[in-house]
Amino acid sequence: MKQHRAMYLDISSSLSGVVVLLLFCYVAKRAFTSTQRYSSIPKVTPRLPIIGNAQSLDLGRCHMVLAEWVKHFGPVFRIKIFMDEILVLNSYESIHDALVKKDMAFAGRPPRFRTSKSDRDKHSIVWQTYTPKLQFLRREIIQSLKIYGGGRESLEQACAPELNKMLERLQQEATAGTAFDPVDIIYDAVCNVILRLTLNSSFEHSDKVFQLIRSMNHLFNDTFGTGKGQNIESIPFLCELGFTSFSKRLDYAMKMRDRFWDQQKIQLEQNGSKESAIGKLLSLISTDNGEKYDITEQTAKEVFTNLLLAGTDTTTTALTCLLLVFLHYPEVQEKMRSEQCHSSGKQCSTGSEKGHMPYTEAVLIELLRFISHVPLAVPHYTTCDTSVMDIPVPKDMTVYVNLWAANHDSKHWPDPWTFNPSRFLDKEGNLLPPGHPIRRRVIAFGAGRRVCLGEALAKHRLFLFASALVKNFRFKPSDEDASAKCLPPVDPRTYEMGIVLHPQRFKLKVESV
Ligand code: HEM
Repeated sequence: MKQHRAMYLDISSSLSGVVVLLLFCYVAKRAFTSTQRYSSIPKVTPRLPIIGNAQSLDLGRCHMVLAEWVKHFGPVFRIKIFMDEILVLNSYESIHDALVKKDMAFAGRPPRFRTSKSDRDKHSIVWQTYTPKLQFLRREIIQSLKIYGGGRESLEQACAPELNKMLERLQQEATAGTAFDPVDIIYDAVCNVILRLTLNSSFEHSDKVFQLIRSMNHLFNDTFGTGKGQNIESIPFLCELGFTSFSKRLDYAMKMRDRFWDQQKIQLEQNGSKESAIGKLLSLISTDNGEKYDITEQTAKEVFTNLLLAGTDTTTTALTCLLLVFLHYPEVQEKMRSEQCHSSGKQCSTGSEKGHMPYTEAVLIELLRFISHVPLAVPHYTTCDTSVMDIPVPKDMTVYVNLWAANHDSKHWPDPWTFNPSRFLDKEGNLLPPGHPIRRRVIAFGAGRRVCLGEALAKHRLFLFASALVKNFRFKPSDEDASAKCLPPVDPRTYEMGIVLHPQRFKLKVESV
């Protein structure tokens, strides 16, 4: 018996020895291959064993830490987070070289735990890598949102009732005369525009549906955003084992989205609406193209989620930041108002008047540069062996595109942390033409094959909303903030990260003009 036990112990200790040896060989081989594959790309040091640079990256402000590292490692470098080697592009030149000149090579999306779990990477636009299906979906959505060409009028029609509802609610606040938080008022109006474009439906602002959408938005921010939610990409097995509450939140976010989708689908079927972007997508399911590109209800649901979240949070945050800018720089809102009223009186401005409002346009361009509220874009992935700024880059490498660093690079932007619309005006006060190097260097929407699909829509809607706000109201700090001189900061370095970067909530007062 004793002999058996000894033999058993002997075998098991030899086996553990072999396992440890194999593990060591695997890690050593990976480290060696990785050193070879990525050796030409400068790396951020020091790196700790196993976790690499993870300990120095505060994920809530990752874009800022990466921008700081440019001083030591140059604009193109690689970082390691656990097993992942990630290429980081931090300058306009490197981003343009990769996303525009080598567009196909940098058009992929990395495989991710969070998006593969629910097949989001097979059906959505945002998370799918560069496939024929993705290209088809992008074309279809751009076409049916009519964002290019003759799309201005249809967007103005979709915005008009929502602008009126928003102005009514602001008027109530003006009459009440008390300080209030403007985010929900803006959110509901912006969200309704997206619901009109995607589902051909809209809701009263008092409808409980907005609470559901906001909570869903909040959960997706928390779980799919590029902020702290990223942790899980480095240690997905913990989530898989259900050790973290993150796993539960992820499941809950998806369930909430499914519940919302089921309600909207019934509505869509009842309206029989093929006018809307998502109605059109659903009608493709049983067509040749639908079969060729595997368009299913899941596809429609994912694309709807993309448009709803990408199209609401981004613009709401931009408009909220604009109000904060107005509180900090009252002269900006006065100048904008005088230009707006001079051009089209009290009526809502239209896109055709844009050309006569250089100052308003300059404010909105500066806003997008200054806040850079999608600071790391969406991670890209190399689809073949390629290079950036003559540095060889291997296939299948995750790429972070640091738009934040490029938009605040002091080499191109004097006083990058000062809000200064005059950067985009010539001496006579005319807007610099779109091809001018200064305007081209603002990259708030990414570039190339994966450029924001809603860029044109977003810019035009921002103009319509900003014009309506400033024409009808004057925005002022709350009495408490004014007397204590403690306005929430406008500096985007103080903002918090989710799907987009957003300022702390704040209150303000409005008066009719
Ligand atoms: C101020 C407003 C907005 C900003 C700053 C913004 C910015 C961005 C950025 C930086 C990306 C990532 C690009 C990349 O991966 O390189 C993106 C992607 C995307 N955006 Fe926007 N966006 C805005 C509004 C919108 C709107 C209104 C919509 C839709 C109605 C939209 C839909 C999308 C979609 C679908 C993608 C994914 C594209 C793809 O992966 O191929 N965005 N956006």
